[in-house]
Amino acid sequence: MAEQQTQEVIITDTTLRDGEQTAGVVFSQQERRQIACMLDEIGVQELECGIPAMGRAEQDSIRALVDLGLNARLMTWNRALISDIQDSLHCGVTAVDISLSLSDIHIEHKLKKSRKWVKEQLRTALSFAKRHQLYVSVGGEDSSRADMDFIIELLQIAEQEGADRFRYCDTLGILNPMTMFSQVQQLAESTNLDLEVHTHNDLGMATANAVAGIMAGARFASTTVNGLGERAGNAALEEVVMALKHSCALDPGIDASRFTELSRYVGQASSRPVSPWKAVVGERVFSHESGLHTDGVLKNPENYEGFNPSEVGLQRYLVLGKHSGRHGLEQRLLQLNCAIDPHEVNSLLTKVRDFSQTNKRALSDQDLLNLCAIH
Ligand SMILES: CC(=O)SCCNC(=O)CCNC(=O)[C@H](O)C(C)(C)COP(=O)(O)OP(=O)(O)OC[C@H]1O[C@@H](n2cnc3c(N)ncnc32)[C@H](O)[C@@H]1OP(=O)(O)O
Ligand SMILES: O=C(O)CCC(=O)C(=O)O
Repeated sequence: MAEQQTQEVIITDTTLRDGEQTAGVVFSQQERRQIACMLDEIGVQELECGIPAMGRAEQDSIRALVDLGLNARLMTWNRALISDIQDSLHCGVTAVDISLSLSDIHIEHKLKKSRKWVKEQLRTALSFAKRHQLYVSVGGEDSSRADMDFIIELLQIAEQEGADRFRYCDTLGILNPMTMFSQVQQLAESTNLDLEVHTHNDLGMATANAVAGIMAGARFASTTVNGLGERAGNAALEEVVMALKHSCALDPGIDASRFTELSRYVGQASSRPVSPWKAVVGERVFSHESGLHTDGVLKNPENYEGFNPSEVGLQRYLVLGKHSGRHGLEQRLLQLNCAIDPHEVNSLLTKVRDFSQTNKRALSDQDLLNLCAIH
C-alpha cells in the first residue's frame, strides 16, 4: 500500500437526513439517537441530522440529538429561506446547510425562478445565518447539471457573505469519477472555500465519485451508512472510508472495526437489510471457495484479501463446493478431525464437487462427514 498521505478528510454523515429520505424509511426517535451515538463513537466528525422545516416532531428529535452533547458537529438541512434557518436556530444546532438548486432545469422548472433570484436568495439566507454565528455549508443541489460559470459566480457571493464551505451535489448520480475529478478540481482552483462532495448511486458510482472528489481536492465527503438515501442511495460510509484508506492511502480517522455492527443496526432500523454480498460489510464478502483462492488464503490471507475482515468487524469463511481444491479440503478435514488416507483426497474431492453440482450449493460440515463415512 502507498504511504499514508497527510491530506485531511472529513466525513459528514447524512444517514439521519438523506438516509432517512429513502422512500419508506423512518427511524424512531430512539433509533435516531442510537445511530447518532454510534457514528459519534466511531469518530465521524459531522452529522447532518434532519430538516427543522419539517415541523415540530423533527425539531424535537434534532433538539434531543443536540442534548446528547456529542463530539460530532450537528448540521441541519435548510432551503434558502430565513424561516427554515430560524427553525434550525430554535433546535440549537451550530451548523446549517443552506441549499439552493443550481441547474437551470431546477431553477426554471422546479423553483420556477431565475438565476438572479438564486443569487439574491443566497445573499439573504447566508447573511442571516452568519449574523447568527452559524457555520454554513452552501448546498448546491443539482450542481453536476449546472453551468460551471454560474457555480463560480455563486461561490464568489458565498465567500463575500462568509460561507464556510460549498457542497457540490451530484444529485442525480450522473457523474463518473473522471468528470467528478475535473469538476471539483476546477472549483478548487476557483475558490478559497472548503469543498464537500455529495454523491448519489443511480449509476453505481457514488463511492467512486466521492473518492474522486476527495482526490481532486474536496475536504469533506458526504456519506450514509449502508448507502441509504434518495433512489439508489448515497455513497456508503463504510465504502468511502475503506476506499480512502486502502485505495488512496488517506485515513479519515474513523474506527472501522464497528462498521459491521453499525451497518446491521441501521439495516434493521431502516428495514433495509444488508445484502450478504454488500461491499465492505456484507456478512459473506470474505468467503473463499475456489481452490486456488483458498490455497492462497491458507498460505497468507493477503494473497486474496485487500484488507483483513477483522478491520471492519467481519470474519472469513472457507467454503467447500464445486470449485474447491485439494488444500482447502485437507484443511477442513483436519479441522473436523477426519483422518483419511492422503491417496483418497482427490477422489473425495471429486465427490465434494459432484455433491455441490447436484445440490447447487456449498457443503456443510455434516455433508462432508457423510461423504467421508461412505467413502
Ligand atoms: C435533493 C434533496 O434531497 S433536498 C432535501 C429534500 N428533502 C425533503 O423534501 C424532505 C423534507 N421536506 C419537507 O418536509 C417539505 O417538503 C418541506 C417542509 C421542506 C416543504 O414543504 P411544503 O411547504 O409542503 O412544500 P413542498 O415540499 O410541496 O414544495 C417545496 C417548496 O419549496 C421550494 N423550494 C425547493 N427547494 C428550495 C430551496 N432550496 N430554497 C427555497 N425554496 C425551495 C419549492 O420551489 C416549493 O415552493 P413553492 O411552494 O413556491 O412551489
Ligand atoms: O443541497 C444540499 O445540500 C443537498 C441536497 C441533496 O441531498 C442532493 O442534492 O442530493
